[in-house]
Amino acid sequence: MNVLARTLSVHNYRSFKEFDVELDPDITILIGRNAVGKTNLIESVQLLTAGQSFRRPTSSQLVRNGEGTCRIDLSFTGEGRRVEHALVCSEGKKSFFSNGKRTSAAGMRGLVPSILFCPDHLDMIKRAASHRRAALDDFGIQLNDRYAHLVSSYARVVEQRNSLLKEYPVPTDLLVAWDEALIQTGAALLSHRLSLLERIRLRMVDAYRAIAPTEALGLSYQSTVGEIDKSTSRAEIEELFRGALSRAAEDERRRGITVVGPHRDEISFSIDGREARDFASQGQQRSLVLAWKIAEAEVASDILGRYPMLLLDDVMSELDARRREAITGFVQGEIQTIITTTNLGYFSNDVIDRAKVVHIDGEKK
Ligand SMILES: Nc1ncnc2c1ncn2[C@@H]1O[C@H](COP(=O)(O)OP(=O)(O)OP(=O)(O)O)[C@@H](O)[C@H]1O
Repeated sequence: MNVLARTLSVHNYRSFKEFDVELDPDITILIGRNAVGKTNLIESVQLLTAGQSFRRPTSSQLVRNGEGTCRIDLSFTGEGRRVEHALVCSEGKKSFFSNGKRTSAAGMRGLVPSILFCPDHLDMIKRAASHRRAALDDFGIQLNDRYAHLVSSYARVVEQRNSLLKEYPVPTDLLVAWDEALIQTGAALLSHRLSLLERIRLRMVDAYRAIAPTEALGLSYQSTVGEIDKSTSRAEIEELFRGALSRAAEDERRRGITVVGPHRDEISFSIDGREARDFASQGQQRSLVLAWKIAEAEVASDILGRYPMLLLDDVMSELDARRREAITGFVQGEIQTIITTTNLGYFSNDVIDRAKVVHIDGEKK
């Protein structure tokens, strides 16, 4: 049985003084005019499921203008228990709670992961590689504590190393010590990325075929450390990393930054063997992102044994009828979904009948 989110309440949070909603086990549609706060609500659910939000807000950005403290509560039931997650923002700090006990952002993860799909993601294929890396890492962080730990440790090592590379003269002895930290943490992160990406690839191929049956999807990881794939061992990755780092030494000193490692890698998509970043039409790019999101939901379910929540923020207006059907067809059944929209016209009667429709300006159906 799935664990389901049941009630969401916010107090002095972003645009809201007070707002409470009971979430449907199946589909909740939040409808309202522009700027009424729909995305704010999606963000609040993301904060209490993933421990972070796509907007990467500071504590004070979450507090309603003119107020001192905000609070968000999200309750869950399932597997014979009830769990309450909360976030309190006050005096510039975010404090997370699980069943009343103080915890960290990581304490929000692992219960019900959430997969967000918003208009910003639609051009993920064409944007800078950092967006594709973030898509993979943000997902990995929710599934595995070790992955989360590696992402933050690796970022710290790169930051530290970059500040040494900016010194003049570069303190070589210190840099050597950080080289080893970079290689060890980076190789471990690469192993995690490759195995997660392979799981996504396998699911994404099927999801893409369901949307575009005549096109063949490819997905690959291109690393700045060298040619690696899911079968490359950790020791081999470390060796390649060491070699790439030593070849890059001069370039790094000249530019004052770390130029090889997972923070510079590329995740690339192809359709019928052609690089999607250069050749895919806008419709094909959207199908790729849709297939990626569906694959994330499947992989989360493969790993955790239950489906995540799907948060669809204003994407229906961006997709054509065929792609809208692909996504609503996918959520049939076991995936608890929250959808925001300004217009119910994007939904079939079948979906509206199944869903709980909540008008953000107060009225509920
Ligand atoms: N800390 C805050 N205090 C007060 N208002 C805030 C705060 N943070 C955001 N807002 C307001 O919330 C509103 C935006 O809300 P949101 O992005 O959720 O709208 P939306 O309903 O998703 O709109 P759209 O349909 O246009 O995407 C803006 O008017 C913004 O000024």
